[in-house]
Amino acid sequence: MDWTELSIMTTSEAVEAVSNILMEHGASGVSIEDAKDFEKLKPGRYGDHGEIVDPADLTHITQGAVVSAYYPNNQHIDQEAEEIAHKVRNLSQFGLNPGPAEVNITSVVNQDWQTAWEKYYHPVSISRFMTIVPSWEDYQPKSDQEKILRLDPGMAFGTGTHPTTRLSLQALEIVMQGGESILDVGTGSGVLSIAAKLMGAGKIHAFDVDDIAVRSAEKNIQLNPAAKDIQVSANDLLKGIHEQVDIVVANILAEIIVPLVPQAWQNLKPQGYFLTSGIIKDKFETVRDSMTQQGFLIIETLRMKDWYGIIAQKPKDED
Ligand SMILES: C[S@@+](CC[C@H](N)C(=O)[O-])C[C@H]1O[C@@H](n2cnc3c(N)ncnc32)[C@H](O)[C@@H]1O
Repeated sequence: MDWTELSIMTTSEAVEAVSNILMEHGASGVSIEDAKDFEKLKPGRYGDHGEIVDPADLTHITQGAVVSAYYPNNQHIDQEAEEIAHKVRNLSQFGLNPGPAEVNITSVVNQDWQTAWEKYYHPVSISRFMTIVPSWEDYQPKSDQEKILRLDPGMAFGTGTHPTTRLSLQALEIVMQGGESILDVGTGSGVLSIAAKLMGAGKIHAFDVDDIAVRSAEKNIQLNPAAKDIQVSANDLLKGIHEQVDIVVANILAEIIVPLVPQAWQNLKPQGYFLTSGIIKDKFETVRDSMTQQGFLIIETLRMKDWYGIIAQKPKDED
């Protein structure tokens, strides 16, 4: 289906009122770019769904705000543009500064969204033995040993290229020998679970709090026949999960790893490994200390750019 994008240049204070106007005109949702939000962004921060945001990678507006909505072409929203602009200008009567209240209309071909994304995502070799290949790409392994992980991350986090994912994959390669049972917390696209399966893992249960991620992981598991017995569930960390496993792996931001530490302890067998990543430099000590206070042994610390990963182990005897 083809769409019309209608965007309005306004001010931060009028964003909500402008969004309401667009909803009144039939938008089912709006997207907001507010220069004020970008001022607050710090490198390495996580967004609402755990995605990592690097302001340097984002093109963004430097003043005011833009509110946009998509309308199906057959709604002919262009015929309502002047009425919408008028309502936005009228916000001044309610004490809100509407800003320039300029309305822009652009045609969006649905197909473009997919191809725009595909343009930047190509096969990536993530270790000596594993290559992540976008689901739409033809690719021939270069040797018998090369394992292929097929992925369509869609809107979920985890193309395999981010340092935090790479650190988790390295940690798995370091500790795994084959046959391990694994809990993957914050699975995103499912990349770590599928990779672990290709490395010879046994039973894997993956969790994510975000339904989009759960659906994306399920879809990616279908793309990799060797991984088809991975179980995926929507869950907040390991709340209510009482499986005893050999490995708990979690690439989530530090603030979320800390409450996960006692849960991982409960779910790990003696000598089981707790592999964490997604820890920005400033938070490394907090996470490490919470692990040692719980009783974990720190086996190895991994680092890539400003990101840290920790390989921790539950000792043989708990006392
Ligand atoms: C940085 S991504 C990691 C994705 C993938 N595992 C990887 O390594 O590329 C973090 C994921 O954790 C999920 N997440 C955040 N908070 C969570 C929670 N409380 N419980 C479960 N998953 C959570 C997010 O939805 C997101 O998919």
